[in-house]
Amino acid sequence: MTELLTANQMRALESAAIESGKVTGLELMERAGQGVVDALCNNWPELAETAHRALVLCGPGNNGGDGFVIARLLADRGWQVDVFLYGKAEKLPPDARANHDRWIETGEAHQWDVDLILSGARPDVIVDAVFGIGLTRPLPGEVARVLDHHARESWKNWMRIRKVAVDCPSGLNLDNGHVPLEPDMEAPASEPPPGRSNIADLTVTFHTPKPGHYLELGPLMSRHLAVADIGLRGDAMERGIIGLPADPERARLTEPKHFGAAGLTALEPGTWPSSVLPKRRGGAHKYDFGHLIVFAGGVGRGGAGRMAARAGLRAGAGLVTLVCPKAALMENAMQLNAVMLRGLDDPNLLGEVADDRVSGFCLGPGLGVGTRTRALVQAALARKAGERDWRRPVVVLDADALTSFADDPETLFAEVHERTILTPHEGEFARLFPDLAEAVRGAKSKIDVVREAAARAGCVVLLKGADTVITNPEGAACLHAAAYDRAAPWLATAGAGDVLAGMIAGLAASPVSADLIVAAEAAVWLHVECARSFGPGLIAEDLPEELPKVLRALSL
Ligand SMILES: NC(=O)C1=CN([C@@H]2O[C@H](COP(=O)(O)OP(=O)(O)OC[C@H]3O[C@@H](n4cnc5c(N)ncnc54)[C@H](OP(=O)(O)O)[C@@H]3O)[C@@H](O)[C@H]2O)[C@@H](O)CC1
Ligand SMILES: [K+]
Repeated sequence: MTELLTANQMRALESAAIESGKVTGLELMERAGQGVVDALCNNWPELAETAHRALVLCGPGNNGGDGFVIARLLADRGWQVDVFLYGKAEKLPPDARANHDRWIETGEAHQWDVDLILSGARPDVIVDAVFGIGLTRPLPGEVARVLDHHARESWKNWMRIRKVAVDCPSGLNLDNGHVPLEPDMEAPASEPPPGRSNIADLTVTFHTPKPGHYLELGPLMSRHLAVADIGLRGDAMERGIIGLPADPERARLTEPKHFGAAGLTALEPGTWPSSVLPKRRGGAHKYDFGHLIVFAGGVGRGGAGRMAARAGLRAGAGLVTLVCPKAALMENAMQLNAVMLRGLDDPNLLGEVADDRVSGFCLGPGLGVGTRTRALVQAALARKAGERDWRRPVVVLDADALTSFADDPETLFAEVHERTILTPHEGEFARLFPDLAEAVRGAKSKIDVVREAAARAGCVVLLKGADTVITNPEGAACLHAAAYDRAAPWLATAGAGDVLAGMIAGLAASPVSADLIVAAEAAVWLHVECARSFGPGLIAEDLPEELPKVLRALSL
């Protein structure tokens, strides 16, 4: 697990380190520049071997300061380096100014001029050091024109020019993954608006990744992400972030890797996610792992519920029962074996199919939108802890279970309890939280918005997508990104969300399951891992079948 720091949190960390006297701003800038050059050489060893030509584009703040360090270090390696500054040298902040002055002792820093830059000598590497965490408004047009990936076409062999972004591709907001645009700047859908086409080949950030590297446009624009250690890591960073409830002030990235004092390490078997998955020990009983009830739709609409049920069973629930309208019993009986089956027409009679040992409910996939679904949701939410159990059954609400409350989300929020998980996709989220969905489209961070949603609903909210955000009412937030080396494009397939709901419910229904947010996090990670393990050609039914292989690889 890795903590993600916002721009303010990063600045606070930097200031604290400088104030403590352990390091100066200049030293941090030197390490940052060195980190970029090291990452560049690691990523493209052929560039490390001989001298090449670099175009270093510096901005008016400390990101530009990093650029001057990089220019100097490359020149020291024998490279030819052309430097352009967007802004005035005398207005640079002190550390950036110092590195500018050091650079012009031996080189030149030209004033920004689009035509001059694009008609200059062809670079092998473009260094984008224009804006980093200090971006406060949309990218100026004259910067966008140079950074747009089409700008490279002005040189021969432009496909072989590599662009390295310092901290982020300039224009990307690292708190939220958006690229702010001028209000009148929306371009036709066929051509990306300025700033959004500043696509890097490699992005090197410092100390720890930022939310914007993983949210929204971040992965698309950053392409490959490297994290340079600039010596800010201390013991505090490593405390309490593996498998424990997240810090309400910060978000964490859900991944089985860890940025700690020793740098990036892969977690060993026995640590996350194995550490948060229910253990199967000899002598255990199926009820030790919970009894999950998944509700399915009527005749001809049972597929989504069946997939969720199978996913719940594979994920670890000891027993899973599919409950469907009686008319659909025959259809489901023909398709199910390990999953048990019961018929229920009247939601008020839930007690007839669910005894005290039921530890989880999953409602939504294929259930249909309407009063019956509402009644089923309300009946499941009303269940109390059984006599033998100390906590009430977990309730996972997905798809139609959420949309059934689109006209009246407050009724749903009044009835959910702390053992409820809402798992909307963006459309369903917008139906329950229209104002918050609007805020995500604006400038707010998806993490903050989903935090607000969890506080409003009073339960865990998981907004799914390539960037999935999971929050609880206490403010804990986790971000899981199917991006970079964990991209899983095959997951964009019908029914994948139904399977995810089942996996979450299957893990959370275990009487010994971890904190809900932790169980949800593990389920989302496993879901993507199954897709990656299966690969192209994946359909939703394949996901639960891939789980044993993925779990085996975790040495469970
Ligand atoms: N923190 C750390 O630990 C470390 C940080 N380091 C490095 O510092 C970087 C952060 O530096 P930073 O704070 O100076 O911000 P930066 O991104 O250079 O931009 C600020 C300048 O841009 C301007 N400006 C903004 N938007 C604009 C726009 N659209 N159009 C025009 N102007 C715009 C803004 O002007 P203003 O908004 O004030 O008018 C201000 O002048 C960070 O990303 C990393 O690379 C490393 O050295 C090591 C340790
Ligand atoms: K940059």
